[in-house]
Parts: sequence; structure tokens; C-alpha cells
Amino acid sequence: MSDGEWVIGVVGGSGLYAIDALENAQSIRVESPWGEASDELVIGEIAGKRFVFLPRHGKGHRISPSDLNFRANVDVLKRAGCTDLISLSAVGSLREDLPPGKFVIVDQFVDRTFAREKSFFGAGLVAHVSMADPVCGRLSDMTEAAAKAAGADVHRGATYLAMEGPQFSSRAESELYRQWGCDVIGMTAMPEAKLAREAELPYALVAMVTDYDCWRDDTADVEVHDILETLQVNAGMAAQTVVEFAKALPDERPASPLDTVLDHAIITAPDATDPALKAKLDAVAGRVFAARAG
Ligand SMILES: CSC[C@H]1O[C@H](OP(=O)(O)O)[C@H](O)[C@@H]1O
Ligand SMILES: Nc1ncnc2[nH]cnc12
Repeated sequence: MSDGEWVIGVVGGSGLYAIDALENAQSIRVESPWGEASDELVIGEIAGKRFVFLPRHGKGHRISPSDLNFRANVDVLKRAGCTDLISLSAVGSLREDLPPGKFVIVDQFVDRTFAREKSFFGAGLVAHVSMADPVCGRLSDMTEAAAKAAGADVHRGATYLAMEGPQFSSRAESELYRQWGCDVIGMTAMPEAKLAREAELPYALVAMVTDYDCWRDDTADVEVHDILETLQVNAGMAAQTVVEFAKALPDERPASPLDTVLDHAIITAPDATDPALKAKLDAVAGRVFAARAG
């Protein structure tokens, strides 16, 4: 893939249901063969760059983590022309030195979710992408710089434990995840990051710490009310992070190795391929099919 234009998809998590800085904003509903996405996409510009916003839980926070259609969400962002995805998420902290208010640029995941569709591929078209380095370093560098420019207290590098939810963790689980070396906990970055990788969309995660989960003796156990209170304080900084990101974005987007991960991931022979699944994969893997045909 050659150099080109940036189109930045932003997935807004809890407390982030709109981006006011989007200029010439238009809401569009994008159909997906993977079902209903969480909401309409809002397409617009910030500092002359193209952005596409999707509220992960839908406007009004209608959709629970286990009910999110992650495949449709990533598929519609790909269909809308996104080249890269930035995820903004609320997380609990599993570490003393990551207090509420901190912005954390996540670089690893432990996926403990179990009730979600985790791949675009499957019977009739099998693919195995690498998740060794699950986030894009270039995008993470830029989001780190942007969060700092927005005035956030930023920590770079953390392991995110993705839990199923929607209930918060028991104290024993919280302690276990700490012993595993996990740093923050949330319910949504998986399978989002896996699906972004399959869709050849470089992905970065800005996690905003809202609470200490339930492992810390002298802190009250996490409650939604406290999360939303902390998010209200942070929402401005999160929105400003997107603006700073846009301002610093170079005009040209250099190609990324993550743009072509499917070149070496699809294992099913052409004559064993299920045409119906192949058709559903038109946005996610259309580039590879076209290259193979041509
Ligand atoms: C609102 S409390 C728990 C909720 O917040 C996080 O969502 P998101 O990652 O979309 O910001 C967490 O993962 C839970 O879904
Ligand atoms: N403690 C926590 N556990 C899971 N998801 C969260 N999102 C914000 N805080 C969380």
C-alpha cells in the first residue's frame, strides 16, 4: 500500500458520546454484513484532517460490553474509509502508581472475554494474524504526544486485562490480575483490537483511569457513579487529545506494515473458500482478494 491520506477512526468509550471539535460533521448510517453497528458514524474534519467518530456503546450508552457488535463496528469504520483507529476507553487501575485521572497508552492485552465473536474469519475462510504487538507503535507515539499536549498526565506502556463483564470483578479476580502483571482493566478493548488487526487497521488505545477497581484496602470499591464522575473531569482532556492529535498529523500518511497483515495470514486455498464468507469480507479483506485476482 502506498502513502496516502489519513482517515482517523475514533471509538469513544464510556462518557465520550460525541466530539464537539468535528467540523462539517455529517451523521451517516453505514450498513454492514456483520449486523448493526453501535450507532451512526459522525464524519467530519479537525485541523483539516478527516475523522470518523463512533460512540462504542451508542448515544445514551445503550449497549452493554458483551452485547457490542464489535465486528460491525470495525467493519463500518473500514467501509467509511478509515486508515487507522484510536480507541478511547475508561479503565480501572490495578496499580498504585496509576491513579484515577491518569491517561495510559496501552501496549499489551490479556483477553479474558468469552462471550463475543472475535474474528471476521472462520469456516470456509481461515486467517491467523499476529497479535504479538497488538497496537500500532506509530499511532501510540502520536496519541501519547497528543495527550501530553492536551495537558494529561500520561503513562506509556501498560497491559490491559479485558474482562467479560458487565459486572465488575470480584476482589479475588482483581488480585489475580495484579499478580499476572496486568496494569489496567476494562471490558471493551477485546476483541476490538483483534478485529482492527484483522481489518488491517493500525490501532492505539488511550485508556483513562477512572478507579482502583476493588483491590485497594483504603479506597471504596468501583461503582459506575464514581467512574462517570472521574470521566466528566477527563472528558475535556480526552476531546482535546483528539484535537492535538489532528493538529500534529503530517499531511501524508506513510504506509504501515499493519496495512497489509492479511497478505500472510489467510491460509484457506482459493478453491476451498466459502463464497458467502468471502462476500461478507469485502471491506475487511477486499484489498487482498483484489490483489490475488489481479
Ligand atoms: C461505565 S463503567 C464500565 C464500562 O466502562 C468501560 O467502557 P469503555 O471501554 O467503552 O470506556 C468499561 O470497559 C466498561 O464497558
Ligand atoms: N474497574 C473496572 N473494571 C472494568 N471496567 C472498568 N471500566 C472502568 N473501570 C473499570
